[in-house]
Amino acid sequence: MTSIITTEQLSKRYRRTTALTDCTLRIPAGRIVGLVGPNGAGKSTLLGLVCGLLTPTAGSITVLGDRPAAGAAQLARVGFVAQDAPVYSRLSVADHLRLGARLNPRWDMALAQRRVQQLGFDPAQKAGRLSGGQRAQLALTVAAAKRAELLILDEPVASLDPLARSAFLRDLLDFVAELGVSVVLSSHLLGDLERVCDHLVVLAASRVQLAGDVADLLALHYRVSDGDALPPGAEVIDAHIARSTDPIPGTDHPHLEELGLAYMTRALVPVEASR
Ligand SMILES: Nc1ncnc2c1ncn2[C@@H]1O[C@H](COP(=O)(O)OP(=O)(O)OP(=O)(O)O)[C@@H](O)[C@H]1O
Repeated sequence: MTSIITTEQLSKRYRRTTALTDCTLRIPAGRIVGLVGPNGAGKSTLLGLVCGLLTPTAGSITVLGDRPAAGAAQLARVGFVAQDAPVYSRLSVADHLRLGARLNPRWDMALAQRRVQQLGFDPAQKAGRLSGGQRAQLALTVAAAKRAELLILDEPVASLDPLARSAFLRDLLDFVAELGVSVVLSSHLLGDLERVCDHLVVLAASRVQLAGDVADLLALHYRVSDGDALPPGAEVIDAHIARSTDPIPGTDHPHLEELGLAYMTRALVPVEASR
């Protein structure tokens, strides 16, 4: 299976802070990947390494079969939207599209204009006058029209209200299907991404705690309580969730949000304290 992102023992230190430790991942192509973890877990650091904005302290990383940001061709294949949906506040919506066309060799003006129209934007409107949700949509439009093969979105919905969040994620799903692009999007809250992601990476305390296709991960985990008899080889993740390749009779599978939370809790709180 083709991987879009492969990391091997990837680590990143900033002076005295270890932001990412021994991160080994294989992310298959064609997925919408939810990268989830609490504040300071290392999400932005990992995304910065994927985009080539940061260099590793140790280990290796390959993105779309090459070194991140290896050259102009590689840069054109990856679209990145940093936290807080950066747009140029003094430029109009139309200016953003013109700028996109000048900077990106594979720019799809028809797609950009169609999305601007669907969103009901006035092309002459200055980006600084758009709402937070509209700015996020504009940044997403610019990233999508770049016709990248991989879209990296760092906390794209963090500053949006629930309605804008829902609209943003619905639009994302629409054009991911249309463009056949792979997406990695980060959030503190798995609940934000649960509806859209089909691959999950949980980061906490600078380490990958859990990674895999959502369907596989859910099938491997069970909601348990104190009295449940666990099969040999089952692993207790927290007071309510166990991992087992054999079924655990009388139990059901957790929701994705519960699962992510169990792994984050295990990483951050000693097992005894979580019981
Ligand atoms: N430029 C930097 N210099 C020093 N330390 C940094 C730098 N950037 C990040 N860090 C530290 O690295 C760790 C991981 O930060 P990172 O921003 O990657 O986490 P995050 O999961 O994206 O957090 P958040 O959800 O709060 O944005 C944190 O302890 C942070 O303080």
